[in-house]
Amino acid sequence: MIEAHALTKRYGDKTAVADLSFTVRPGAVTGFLGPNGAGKSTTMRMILGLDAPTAGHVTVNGKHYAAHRAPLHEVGAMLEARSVHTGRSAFHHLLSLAATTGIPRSRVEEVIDIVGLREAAGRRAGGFSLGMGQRLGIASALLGDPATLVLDEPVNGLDPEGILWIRNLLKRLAAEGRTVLVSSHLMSEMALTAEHLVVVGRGRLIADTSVEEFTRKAARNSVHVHTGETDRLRALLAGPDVVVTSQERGALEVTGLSGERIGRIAADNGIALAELTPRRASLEEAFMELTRDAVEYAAARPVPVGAADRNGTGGRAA
Ligand SMILES: Nc1ncnc2c1ncn2[C@@H]1O[C@H](COP(=O)(O)OP(=O)(O)OP(=O)(O)O)[C@@H](O)[C@H]1O
Repeated sequence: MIEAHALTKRYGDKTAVADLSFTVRPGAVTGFLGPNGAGKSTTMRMILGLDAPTAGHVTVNGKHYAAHRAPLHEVGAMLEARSVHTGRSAFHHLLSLAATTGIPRSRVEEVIDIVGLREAAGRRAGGFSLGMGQRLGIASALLGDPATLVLDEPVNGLDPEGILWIRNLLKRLAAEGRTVLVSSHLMSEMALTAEHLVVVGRGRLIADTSVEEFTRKAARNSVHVHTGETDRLRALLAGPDVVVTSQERGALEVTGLSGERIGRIAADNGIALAELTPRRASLEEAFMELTRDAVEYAAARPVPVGAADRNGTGGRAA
């Protein structure tokens, strides 16, 4: 269990994490989500005692990371900057890590099999691809057979097979009763991997909820309607929670009413419909909407790509 209490981190006058409180429970994968610069890595470093909070505190299984007698057995971690610049083989890299903490060679063999690096174990780890490096990072995190795992963007650089593999591995580790905190900026990936979500933006908590709840609340659904009588239908659909917009001639985008209800209203009033299509906002769209104000480096306005704005006219002819 990871418990953050009013965690705050400031670098000079930059607040990276602000008054952040959340609990990560065992037995489920918890996705730690937020746009770039939201404070995810900073929070993870504080969980692992690599950065000291300016205020507040965070515990792992009731104690600060550094207060654990054998931290590697308590918490396994993989942070984003994890390149292994080593001429050693993956096997010897893991063996030397194990040796410093009294972990037996048999456990090294075990983790190599868990992460599927058996064939590459004898190769120089410094020459690994990003995906293999991720597997090696996860192997290191698992060495101490820890009850808690903290992984920063573990799917970065993985191919679809690798992504599926890590998704299943994380679920299995959680099903074994471990606490698993995984950061990502990809909502769609977390929706498939995590059961619980902690969402941050500009260092602040935006949501601490189950994936199911987040999906239900955040995904706004609309219905696309095609008809020759848009004006009449629009008037008939009007209601306090109904929003009707029109982007193209003969088409309406309706939120607040089901397709079935719209079809019934149209039929009752003799309006022929050429199309009635329910549209579900993707989780990615919902997540972006939720964190829109929290994106650190959002473009203020669209900038034409490749169209050099030499005369200050925003790319348009003067
Ligand atoms: N050592 C530091 N000194 C100054 N500012 C920092 C430092 N570390 C992080 N920051 C700032 O704190 C904010 C949060 O950064 P952090 O890396 O924790 O975000 P993140 O959510 O992990 O982002 P990303 O997804 O891009 O890794 C950013 O504005 C970042 O520039």
